[in-house]
Amino acid sequence: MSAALRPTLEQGIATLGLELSAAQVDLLMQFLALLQKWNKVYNLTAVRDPQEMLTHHLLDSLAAVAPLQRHVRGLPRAEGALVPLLDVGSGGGLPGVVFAICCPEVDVSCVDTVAKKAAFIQQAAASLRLRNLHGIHARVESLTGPYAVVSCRAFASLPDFTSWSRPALAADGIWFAMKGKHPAEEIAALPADVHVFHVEQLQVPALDAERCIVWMRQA
Ligand SMILES: C[S@@+](CC[C@H](N)C(=O)[O-])C[C@H]1O[C@@H](n2cnc3c(N)ncnc32)[C@H](O)[C@@H]1O
Repeated sequence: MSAALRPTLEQGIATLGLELSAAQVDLLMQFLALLQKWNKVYNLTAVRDPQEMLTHHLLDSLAAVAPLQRHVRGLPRAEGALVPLLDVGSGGGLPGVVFAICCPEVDVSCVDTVAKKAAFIQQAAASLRLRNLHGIHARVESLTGPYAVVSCRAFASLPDFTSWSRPALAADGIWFAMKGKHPAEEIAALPADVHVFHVEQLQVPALDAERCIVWMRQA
C-alpha cells in the first residue's frame, strides 16, 4: 500500500533539492512501512494515516536534511570519521532515522525514555542495515557526549531541551531544534549562556505549515 506513496516522496525530495540515491529513497519507503507496521503494536506516533505519515513525518524531517548536511559538511573531521548526532525524544525515529538514511557521514543516536520506542529504532537499524543508527533507552538528562549535534523535533521548550541535553553537547557543538512557528517566547526565556545564532525558516513540500530550525550553541 505504501508503494503508492513513492511518487509523492520523490516529488518532495526533488522540491527540496536533495540529492538522494535510489537506494536511499528505498530505505525511506521501507522506514515508512516499518513505522506503519509497528505503530499498530507499539503506538509510536498518533499519526496513523500513511499519507499523513509521509507529509507530517517523512517530508517534514526531510526538510531539515539540507541544513544539517550544510552544517556537517563544513565541520573539520578526519577522513572516514562520522559526526556524532544525538536526536532527543526521537519517538518513532523522527527526525533521527531520516537523518541516518540521508546523511551517511553522520552517526545518529536516538534517545527516548520509552523502552519500546528505543527498541523500534534498534529494530529499524537492523532491518534497514543502518550501521550509523542506534536506539538508546534513557532520559536525555543522564547522557554524556560529546555529540557535535544535538537535535530534537516536537520535544520540549528550548530552555528545557538545552538544559537537559547540555551535558551531552560537545563544547563546540550545536543544538538543532525543529520547531513550528518562530518560538520568540522560548528564545527569550533561554539563559544567557545559550546563544541562538540562526532561526532558519523551512518549507515542507505538500504541507502548508510554518516550520523553522533554531540553531544554538553554548555562549
Ligand atoms: C512528542 S514526542 C516527539 C517524537 C518525535 N521526535 C517526533 O517528532 O515525532 C516526544 C518524545 O520525547 C520522549 N521524551 C520525553 N522526555 C524525555 C527525556 N527526558 N529524555 C528522552 N526522551 C524523552 C517521549 O517519550 C516522546 O517519545
